[in-house]
Amino acid sequence: MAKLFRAAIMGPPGSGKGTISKRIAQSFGLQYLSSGHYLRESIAANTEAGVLVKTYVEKGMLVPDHVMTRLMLPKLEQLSSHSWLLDGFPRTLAQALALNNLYQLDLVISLNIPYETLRERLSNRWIHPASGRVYNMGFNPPRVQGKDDITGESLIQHDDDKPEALMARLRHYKDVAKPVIDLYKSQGILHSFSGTETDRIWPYINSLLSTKMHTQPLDARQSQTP
Ligand SMILES: Nc1nc2c(ncn2[C@@H]2O[C@H](COP(=O)(O)OP(=O)(O)O)[C@@H](O)[C@H]2O)c(=O)[nH]1
Ligand SMILES: Nc1ncnc2c1ncn2[C@@H]1O[C@H](COP(=O)(O)OP(=O)(O)O)[C@@H](O)[C@H]1O
Repeated sequence: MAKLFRAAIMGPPGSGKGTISKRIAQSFGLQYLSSGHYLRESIAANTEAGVLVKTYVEKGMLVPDHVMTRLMLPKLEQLSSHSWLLDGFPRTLAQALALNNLYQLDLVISLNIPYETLRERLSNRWIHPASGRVYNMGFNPPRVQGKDDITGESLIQHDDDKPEALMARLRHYKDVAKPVIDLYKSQGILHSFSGTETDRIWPYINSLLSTKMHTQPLDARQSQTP
């Protein structure tokens, strides 16, 4: 039976969740599911769920828990034979408890990045809306300024990445994330990383995952399959 591994990554906006998740997915073959990306995709496709969540996402408000779990849990069910990594979900305690009823996570990564670093990064973050590809004018610039590397389409900036909105988002993130972080700490699966550079944090995460993914006892692996 294939070894299944379930992980989540948490951290404030701009902390590098997407950047690190991409590296994890590439290095360890986990399926990557980003709630923000999934929501934006649903909005763009004008699905029933997309219409429902649009008003919240546009205002930078959290989508209600029951809507979020109704969207994400079936998506995870489709991936039930895969190892996966969640980014942006669970975001609240209610979401974490709903997830916990179905899956026991093996590992949660929490990123602690100083405010000034977040501000700097987000003011330089540019996005290709259709694919969710993320660029940074200093760290990983596109080959042609303002254009997506693959499609050549124009890049945009999220309104809520602008400095005025950032402080409020960060404060809100901390209030909502604290009980989730406490829950995972109490389960002994939380691993926190602090720093200002993704490239310096990455080797620690890489080595943690190498260890954890190869030392899971078989019984534990089987009990995670719903
Ligand atoms: N300068 C710099 N930018 C980074 C670093 N790591 C990530 N970024 C950029 O910072 C922005 C936020 O990263 P992202 O992965 O989107 O963060 P998320 O909001 O937590 O998913 C993006 O534009 C990244 O390209 C880093 O170590 N240094
Ligand atoms: N787990 C979640 N619960 C509620 N709303 C969510 C969740 N994940 C994403 N969203 C919504 O999608 C938007 C974009 O999410 P995301 O891409 O993770 O950006 P950020 O980390 O910058 O908030 C959020 O502002 C929120 O409206």
